Amino acid sequence: MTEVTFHDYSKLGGDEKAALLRRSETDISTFIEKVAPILEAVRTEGDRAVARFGRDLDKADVSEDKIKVTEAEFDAAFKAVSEDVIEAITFGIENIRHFHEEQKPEAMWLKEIKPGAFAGDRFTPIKSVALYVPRGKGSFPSVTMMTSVPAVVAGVPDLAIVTPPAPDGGVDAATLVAARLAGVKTVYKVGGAQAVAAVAYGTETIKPALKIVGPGSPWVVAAKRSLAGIIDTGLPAGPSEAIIFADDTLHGGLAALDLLIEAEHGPDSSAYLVTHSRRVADEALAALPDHWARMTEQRVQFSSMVLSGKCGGIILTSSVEESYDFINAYAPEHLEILSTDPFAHLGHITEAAEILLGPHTPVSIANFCLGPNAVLPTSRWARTFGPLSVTDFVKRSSIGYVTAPAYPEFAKRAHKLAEYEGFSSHAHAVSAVRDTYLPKRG
Ligand SMILES: NC(=O)c1ccc[n+]([C@@H]2O[C@H](COP(=O)([O-])OP(=O)(O)OC[C@H]3O[C@@H](n4cnc5c(N)ncnc54)[C@H](O)[C@@H]3O)[C@@H](O)[C@H]2O)c1
Ligand SMILES: N[C@H](CO)Cc1c[nH]c[nH+]1
Ligand SMILES: [Zn+2]
Repeated sequence: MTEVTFHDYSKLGGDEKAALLRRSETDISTFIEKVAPILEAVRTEGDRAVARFGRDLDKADVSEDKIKVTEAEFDAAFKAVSEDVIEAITFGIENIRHFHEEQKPEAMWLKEIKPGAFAGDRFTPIKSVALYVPRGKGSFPSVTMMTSVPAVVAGVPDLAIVTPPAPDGGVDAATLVAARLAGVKTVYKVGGAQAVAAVAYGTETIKPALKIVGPGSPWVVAAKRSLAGIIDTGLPAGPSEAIIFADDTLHGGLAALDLLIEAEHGPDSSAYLVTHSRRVADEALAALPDHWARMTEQRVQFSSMVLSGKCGGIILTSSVEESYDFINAYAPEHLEILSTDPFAHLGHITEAAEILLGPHTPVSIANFCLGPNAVLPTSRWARTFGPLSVTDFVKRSSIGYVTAPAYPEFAKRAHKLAEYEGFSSHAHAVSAVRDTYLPKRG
């Protein structure tokens, strides 16, 4: 019988309240230490280290000549996956593509800042990006869809997926199906810290990339943090987490059902039901055993560890305002607003990476196929980062264009500021010296 952690929020002291904001990844210093030799081995030994870590850490039958997925493996994946799953992947990709096409910025905009002087932005795809698709405590064709589709919409020319191999040396079949349907042709069988190192440094087989995106376990998070000076590591997406916020308008059993969604990812996940309704909290507690009875043994084990531990459970607040305050301080990756009037609450919550409204929008639907991206910042990073998007796959260049008639007005001011800052060359470049070189007007 699992003892679910229960907090009567208004009775907690400051330190206890602060402790509720912690995630398993808040302190990953031990992982940082442990990944260091893995990163160094990949840097110096390349494919040899990749294959060795595949054997040692993934218990996978990988050799140096089998790191890249072949066309035959892609073809076999389509035969191994059922029609229904392929249909669900196709449905998801279509919605995710529609959503992300809306996000795609105009290739360029220019505005006339002053008469005859123009400024704007131009967006071009990043030349190479690696997509991390986890595998271990689950397989993730959905993460393949969520990372591949925006990258393809953005037009990244050189895309590669890195994902841990299974003991048979192969890649999860649905991941390969999703990759091909989304338009990604290159998949490497490498996961964990060694995958991040492989795309940061490059190996004989694996091309180096400018950026890596995608969620992962603390091994992946630690490797990304360690190599952030060598490769762009994008938004920080670690172990999954959710807050289910409920007012007093729905049954607590529904809140319990959805609380278990992200709690079942692994013992390192975080999941809270936050409510000011004692009735909802009691109904949720009472419903959990029934919900657990319908789950697989491994998922019961993971979710009960989360809900009875330091990063999960039920938080009973004394008012709806206190619930809002806690949620904004926590800045969850996923937030569900369980209410018959979710829009009444929406304006009060500013710190959450994904906000799902009402009883028909459970996290599962958004995880797999609604359209918005389910690769999201964890561990309070929702305070500064948003979900993975098309803009993560492009970079922005500013464009400026001053015409001859507009030039004198700008040169005068630039000259003044250059003198003040003490930059003589900057000043000369906009002085009368320049005029002697400029094409004569008229
Ligand atoms: N934030 C998001 O958007 C999002 C989305 C999906 C999943 N997730 C999270 O991603 C994570 C996926 O984790 P996972 O474990 O299933 O897959 P993973 O691919 O992230 O990690 C597995 C890899 O970790 C490495 N590893 C395992 N034990 C190790 C050890 N002792 N030493 C060194 N390396 C070791 C291995 O290389 C293995 O391939 C979960 O925490 C899940 O909650 C997050
Ligand atoms: N919950 C994950 C994002 O935090 C996404 C996912 C994929 N599969 C299951 N869940
Ligand atoms: Zn999930």
